[in-house]
Amino acid sequence: MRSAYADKVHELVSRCLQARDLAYCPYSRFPVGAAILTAEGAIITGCNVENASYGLTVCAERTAVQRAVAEGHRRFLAIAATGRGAPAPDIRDRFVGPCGACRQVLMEVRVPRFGSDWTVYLTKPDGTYKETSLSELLPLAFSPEHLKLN
Ligand SMILES: O=c1ccn([C@H]2C[C@H](O)[C@@H](CO)O2)c(=O)[nH]1
Repeated sequence: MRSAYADKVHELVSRCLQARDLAYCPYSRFPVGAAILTAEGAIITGCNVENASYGLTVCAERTAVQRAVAEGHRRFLAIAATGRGAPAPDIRDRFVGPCGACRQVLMEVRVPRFGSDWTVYLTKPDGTYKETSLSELLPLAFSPEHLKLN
């Protein structure tokens, strides 16, 4: 746990659990909540928002990222995310991780020279969490740096 905001982790985790209760998921009935901690100490939340045209569904993590950027935030430290919990104990210890698309979107708004990596708190419905990082979840990632010209 990073000491710089250790006192904020509990709040971050509980805010992602609260955000999950706002999910609009009539098709999957799989609510997901996310909460982002900015460098300034703000917490921005998101939930999954589904659509009758299924592919238009937006995940909780991406909802939170879009919202944070739209509200003027640019420096991010950590994200906590929670789902309903995986049904079987052998599925990732019941921790639900961000989908691949969300991992790529998190990569986009990673801040080089400022933390440089996201801390990710995979959160169970009971509030217990496991700390990981975006670099662990998305190794050898494609990133904006690859588009830079020499
Ligand atoms: O990382 C993820 C994975 C899935 N979902 C949502 C999308 C859909 O509404 C539901 C089932 O896939 O869960 C998220 O919000 N985040």
